[in-house]
Amino acid sequence: MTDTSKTTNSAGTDDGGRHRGEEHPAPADARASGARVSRRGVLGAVGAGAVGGLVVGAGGGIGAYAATRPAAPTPLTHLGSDAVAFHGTHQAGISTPMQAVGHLVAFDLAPGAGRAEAIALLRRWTACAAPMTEGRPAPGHDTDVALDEGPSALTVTFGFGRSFFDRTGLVKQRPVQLDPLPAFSSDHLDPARSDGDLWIQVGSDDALVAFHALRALQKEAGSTARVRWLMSGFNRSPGATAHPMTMRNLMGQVDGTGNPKPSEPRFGEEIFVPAKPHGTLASPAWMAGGSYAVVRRIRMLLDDWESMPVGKQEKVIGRRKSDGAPLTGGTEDTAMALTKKGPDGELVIPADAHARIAQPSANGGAAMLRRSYSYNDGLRGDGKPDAGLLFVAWQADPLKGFVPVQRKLDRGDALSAFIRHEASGLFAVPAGAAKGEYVGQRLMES
Ligand SMILES: C=CC1=C(C)c2cc3[nH]c(cc4nc(cc5[nH]c(cc1n2)c(C)c5CCC(=O)O)C(CCC(=O)O)=C4C)c(C)c3C=C
Ligand SMILES: [Fe+2]
Repeated sequence: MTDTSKTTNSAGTDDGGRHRGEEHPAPADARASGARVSRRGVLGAVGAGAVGGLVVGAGGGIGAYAATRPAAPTPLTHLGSDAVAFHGTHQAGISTPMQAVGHLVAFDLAPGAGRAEAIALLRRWTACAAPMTEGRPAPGHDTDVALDEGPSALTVTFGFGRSFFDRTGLVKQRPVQLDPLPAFSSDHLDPARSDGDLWIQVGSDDALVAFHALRALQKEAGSTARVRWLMSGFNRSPGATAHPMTMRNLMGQVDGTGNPKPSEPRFGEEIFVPAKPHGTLASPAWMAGGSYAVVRRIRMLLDDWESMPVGKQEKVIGRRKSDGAPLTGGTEDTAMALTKKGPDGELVIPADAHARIAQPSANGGAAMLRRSYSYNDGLRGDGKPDAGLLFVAWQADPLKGFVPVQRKLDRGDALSAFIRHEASGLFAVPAGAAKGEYVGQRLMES
């Protein structure tokens, strides 16, 4: 199967639709000539100032900033200029490279709001999100929070929860894939922070851009929908490492190594619903090109984890902490030697190691794209960190992706002793909207 991610919401890029400033740096005069779009329309000049300001100094805040720094570092990125196309075959924010900031927000339709109100809301949300992803203001009364900034890889991804279909009289169009997830023995779920009629994922490499978008979308909900829950997370900023590297989570592990890659032939069919779904449990036609997002708020028991020696931590996962390589040797990309035994006769990668249990070959080929954010919500009443992973897994069918893997992990994953699943959501994320369409139009007008 062809790699659809390349030709979807991208404009011919091979990076999940993202135009990365750092990979194709524009010459200084191109930046200064305003080649990039910004809310002010002068990002080119600002961007050149921001880059040049560190090097040659500039007026105002940039100069003041430069003056406090002993040496002018070479800028590794100009992340403000990264833009991810909103319109396309698939919604942005699925195969898009991880961004530094993420907000996950679920809404419930207000009492009395039905299909007509939902259509109007989806139209407003589409009209609001699309310009912001180009670095332009939200229509209407923009808050100016991101006035000086470029798109900063902003993506806005919309999904429907199971209850949406009841509320809008669309039960016949509801995918069986949205049936409630099975209860797992390790669940400690808070219903108030789970599920929801509608779901939005906002991602950006800049915190102000992400907040600005979140706020604009929330205001567009007006009296039609109310926020049910909101979770905010983060990841490493682009350019923070000398070269692109897999993310680390708050346990310090390299996390994302085993993810399917957009360049792999099966990526498209594993992550996105096929154009012609077949079989009795196939997704409905309106979901073609869409994907299912499983969202789990997973708290990490960091005090317990951090009190363990690194050697023991590594056995819990089955990979080295330093570089993510399997305990059986090699580099991060080396396959795990699952039958290899050590001098003590024990498996080098223990039978209950997380990466062993979760891998597709141990789960009938179950694959998912994990695209999570870390979160830190301060301290709990017991003084322990309220921090962990906003786990987001994308797949063409959660019954063939998340569910079998979580069932298996639930039965004997060494990591389970160090994590708590505290909230859960499952959302049908429709295909991308073409220009002139609103997100979810094929469902709403089916
Ligand atoms: C049901 C799916 C999964 C949940 C829930 C989950 C939670 C979770 N995972 C880590 C850390 C790591 N996971 C790693 C690999 C990995 N995890 C899953 C699935 C779930 N993880 C899969 C499918 C895989 C890939 C397995 C493979 O193909 O090899 C790893 C190893 C590096 C990597 O491949 O990403 C780490 C580390 C945490 C901390 C966590 C909950 C907080
Ligand atoms: Fe995992």
